[in-house]
Amino acid sequence: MKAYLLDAAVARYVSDHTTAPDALLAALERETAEVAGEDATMQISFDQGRLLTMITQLMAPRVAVEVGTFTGYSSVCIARGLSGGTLHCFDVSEEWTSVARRYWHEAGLDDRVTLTIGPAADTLAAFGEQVDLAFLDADKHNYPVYYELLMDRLRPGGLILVDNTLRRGWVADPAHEEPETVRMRQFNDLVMEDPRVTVVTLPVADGMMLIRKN
Ligand SMILES: C[S@@+](CC[C@H](N)C(=O)[O-])C[C@H]1O[C@@H](n2cnc3c(N)ncnc32)[C@H](O)[C@@H]1O
Repeated sequence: MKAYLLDAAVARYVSDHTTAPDALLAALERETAEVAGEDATMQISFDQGRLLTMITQLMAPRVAVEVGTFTGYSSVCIARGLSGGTLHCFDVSEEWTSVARRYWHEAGLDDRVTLTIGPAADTLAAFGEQVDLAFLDADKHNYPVYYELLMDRLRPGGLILVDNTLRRGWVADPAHEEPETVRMRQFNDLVMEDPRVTVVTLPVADGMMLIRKN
């Protein structure tokens, strides 16, 4: 389990007390490790997946959006939590999302998921529907752009979930000045200063920010 912010014993305990992935998600995790090598770390962790399903069940969105689909783990978790709505996925990679498409099909989710290929700044800008729930997990330097595009489309009471906001905890350590960490710190501060939202930062996996539009 990806638990950068917990010591090993606590991470094991959390893992042991979170419902394990089913066979389909376990197979997707294995296949991603085989085809993506080091890039497989881009996949969300299974506890985060369980959380995404649960939040989706609680929110019951009509329109959910995912920016950054990769091989499909998070999209399967979100789509499985839907009760009648649609998940709209955005990614630039035909290659990675071809794996996702296969798993959507195997999971019986074809009728609940759409995929648009292209830079998300463009495809999101062209997206005309009001959004109830969004999961943001793509190129981090564009998070401020995606955030504004999503806020324009989010209904009051809607939720944006943002992954990797703690960057292994480095955002909290001023000694970490690498550009990616500085940019994430700036993004986190930008959200915190936005009077339109209420924010919770969870130390799950690599850090996930829950942003509710007031
Ligand atoms: C961290 S991975 C997403 C992991 C995925 N949520 C999961 O659980 O498996 C990031 C994804 O963002 C996509 N991406 C990168 N730049 C993008 C852009 N400009 N527009 C849309 N997607 C982009 C990549 O192709 C990659 O699949």
